[in-house]
Amino acid sequence: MNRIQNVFKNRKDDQKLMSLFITAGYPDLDSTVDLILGFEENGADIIELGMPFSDPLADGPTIQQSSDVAIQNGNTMNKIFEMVKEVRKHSEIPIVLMGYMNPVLRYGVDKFTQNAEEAGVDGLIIPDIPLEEDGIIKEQAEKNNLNIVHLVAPNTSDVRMKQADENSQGFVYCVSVTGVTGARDGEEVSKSVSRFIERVRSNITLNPVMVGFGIKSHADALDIASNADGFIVGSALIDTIKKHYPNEGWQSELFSFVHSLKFGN
Ligand SMILES: O=P(O)(O)OC[C@@H](O)[C@@H](O)c1c[nH]c2ccccc12
Repeated sequence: MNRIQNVFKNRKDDQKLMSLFITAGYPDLDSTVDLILGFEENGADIIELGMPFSDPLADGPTIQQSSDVAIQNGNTMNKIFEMVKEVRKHSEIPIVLMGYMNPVLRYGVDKFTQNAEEAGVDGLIIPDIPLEEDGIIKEQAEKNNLNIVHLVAPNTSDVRMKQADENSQGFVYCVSVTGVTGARDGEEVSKSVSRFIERVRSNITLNPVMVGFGIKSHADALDIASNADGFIVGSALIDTIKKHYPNEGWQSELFSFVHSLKFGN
């Protein structure tokens, strides 16, 4: 059992797990490790660490821009592995690398999966691998104890939801709305999402279910994830960093936002 499975096993029924997305190397290379540790201290249960890429087709403007900044900062795959190693000196929080297949292919699938496991990565989310093609990395991921998390969205058919469940380990990522990442009006998301999650629950029975896209407050999280095992937040964190960085105290502003996302205050 790896760290992701462990965290779901230890979840209490009334508790929603919180997974936080941050782009590695944003807003600067030196902050990423501190941000991950501070997120954990303030209630994060899982970290999604974004591998910046020049052509992030599923991402909205906020995360795209953070990706551009991280690339300008000189971030590389090897630096990301170093960051994870550094986190592992202090923490056992599950870390899922999130990114696109192209940089992984360029790095080499064997080398990537080996180095990821060696650094202390627990899973992978690669939104541009279709279910049918996850063979491109599945075997190597398994060999290196990396969970593969597939995504489902409101336009995913029942049959494909079942396939995504069978092909995933750790959890299944439910994209609450069709479209790109980004903070949206909470009410807009929640209207359509409860029926979607009902359908998810009847098709996805092997894995826990995490829901993301458009969550920017504790109230949004409770509402959108009411029938899920937990929720995922990305853009709202990046927006908070953008607002305060590099002013003095930008990290504590961010951490108190993280605390409020989880606990409501
Ligand atoms: O940003 P949001 O709306 O809070 O949603 C999380 C999302 O950004 C994060 O999980 C993510 C970043 N890049 C992605 C690409 C595809 C799916 C999901 C993601």
